[in-house]
Amino acid sequence: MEHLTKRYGSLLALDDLTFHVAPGELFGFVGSNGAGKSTTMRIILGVLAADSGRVLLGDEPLDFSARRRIGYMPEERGLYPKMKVGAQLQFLAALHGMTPAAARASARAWTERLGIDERFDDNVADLSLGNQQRVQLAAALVHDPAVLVLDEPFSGLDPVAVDVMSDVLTEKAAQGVPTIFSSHQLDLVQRICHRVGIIASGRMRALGTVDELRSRNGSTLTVRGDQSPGWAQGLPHVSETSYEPGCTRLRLADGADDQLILTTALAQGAVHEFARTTPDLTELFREVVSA
Ligand SMILES: Nc1ncnc2c1ncn2[C@@H]1O[C@H](COP(=O)(O)OP(=O)(O)OP(=O)(O)O)[C@@H](O)[C@H]1O
Repeated sequence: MEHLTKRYGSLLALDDLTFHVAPGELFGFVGSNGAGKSTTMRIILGVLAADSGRVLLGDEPLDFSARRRIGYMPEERGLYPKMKVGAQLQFLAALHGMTPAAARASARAWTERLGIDERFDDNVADLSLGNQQRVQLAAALVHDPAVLVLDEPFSGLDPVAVDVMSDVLTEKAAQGVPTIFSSHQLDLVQRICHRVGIIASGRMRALGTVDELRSRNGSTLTVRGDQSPGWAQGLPHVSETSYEPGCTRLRLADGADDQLILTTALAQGAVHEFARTTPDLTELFREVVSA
């Protein structure tokens, strides 16, 4: 995706958005409600046109036939409620050019993999919402896509279904399929994604591996002990973020010397706990979005 811009009337929904997802990569796309994630995904699919910018697959602009090779899970789930699960999947596979036999085999294989094979002959509308979502994932996968684009695939799933979905996405990415999904479940994104993009008001505010993003704002050091207020003042690359009797929290930038901090703390009183943590994706998200 390069320099995507999209306006809805006077609203600038995407503002010069650029990012790449490599083969083999699981990319987590996160942002507040209305940030522009679904708009971006619809543009990738070609169901919505960008005002400017382009979507490339490898070095080639995505044309109609390349777009047929994308597996897509739309935010507004798009299944036929009165059609049977298996028939629906076979129909979608056939639409993508599979022979009837290959379509049937693929529909069977994916319903088994996703734990819904017993519902093969049931109407989609008779399944629970979580199981409908599994069918929706099967619909995105049934034609053996070269790229996966999934809009909030984890929303509304129970923990077992979350695990199944995570495993499938991890597996597809490992097979070389560039996989992008949006989610508000940041702990999950942090756990399974190789790279993450944080979008706010249509702009990409942070982009990188989870470790890169987590380390870019330094780390936090919690010191529990008998120090007086301001004890860490003047230590290089250290800023005090909070003090209360018995507990100080410090923000450490690159180059901060933890041993110097410890000896300084000990010179003031006992130290009962000395713990360094890097911000998790949720904290980082809050900082990036509120900046
Ligand atoms: N068809 C439309 N017409 C007008 N405005 C739209 C349309 N679709 C989206 N928008 C607006 O564009 C902005 C981006 O919406 P989008 O659905 O891409 O956000 P999102 O990041 O997917 O949000 P969410 O997490 O809530 O799904 C929002 O302000 C939304 O109201």
